[in-house]
Amino acid sequence: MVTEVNTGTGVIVVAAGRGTRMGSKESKQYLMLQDKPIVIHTLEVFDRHPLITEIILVTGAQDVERCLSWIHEFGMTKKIKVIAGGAERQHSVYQGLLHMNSPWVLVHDGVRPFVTQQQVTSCYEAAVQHGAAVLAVPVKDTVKQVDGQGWVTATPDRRSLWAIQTPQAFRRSELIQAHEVAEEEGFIGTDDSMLIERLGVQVMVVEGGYANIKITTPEDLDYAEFIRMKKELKGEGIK
Ligand SMILES: Nc1ccn([C@@H]2O[C@H](COP(=O)(O)OP(=O)(O)OP(=O)(O)O)[C@@H](O)[C@H]2O)c(=O)n1
Ligand SMILES: C[C@](O)(CO)[C@H](O)COP(=O)(O)O
Repeated sequence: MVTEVNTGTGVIVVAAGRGTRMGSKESKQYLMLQDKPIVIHTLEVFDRHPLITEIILVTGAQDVERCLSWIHEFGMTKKIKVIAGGAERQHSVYQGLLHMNSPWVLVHDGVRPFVTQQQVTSCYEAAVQHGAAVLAVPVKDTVKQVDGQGWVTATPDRRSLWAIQTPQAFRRSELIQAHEVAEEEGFIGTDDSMLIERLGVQVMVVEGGYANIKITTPEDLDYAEFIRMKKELKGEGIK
């Protein structure tokens, strides 16, 4: 339940990566899934979401124009700002923050097109209630810690392990501070929660879904097609 008066919620969709692990000529966020580039499917979730009042898409500088033209072509209803990102994901998020006005901000990977409207709502509501929230799923495998020579050094209790997803939701002012402290200290994190945690802010985990995959390597593309087909069969379209 939302306990704080809200005057707007923005989302930063980061899509300025090179997709090294995908290894495709085209950056993975622009590969076609069904009839649209992956990043357009992702944007549509937020474009249709009633809580989202501000959308900032962060792309490579060379991709701003084609993204604007897709946004027009696919008939997005909200005004979406498209800006250029930075060398690391973290830098791209920070660029987005500099263009954001809303007091609450969600950060989402452009290559997670299967996030649902309900997951976005749950993450946002948990952030407003608890201060910061991330979507995640319980880890299904047994996870081992392994040293540089390949020896197992520990087996953490799986019950405390969650695989972190996006969106992640924060107070904008706090996230800006977290990014600026990280930058000053030369710290690069793989998600925004890590930066917020370093400020001592507690982050609530909200159960996401196993289908909210990040399209990272080629086999994820096959799985993405499969998820899309299953959703279509269930009459859910891509969402
Ligand atoms: N400098 C960067 C790096 C990443 N991202 C975005 O962050 C999201 C998650 O990152 P990841 O899957 O690691 O994407 P890439 O960095 O593109 O992939 P890789 O690490 O394989 O190069 C992606 O939507 C990606 O476009 C970004 O906006 N700016
Ligand atoms: C933010 C993220 O998607 C959460 O799982 C992830 O940390 C991105 O990290 P990657 O190392 O760029 O895949």
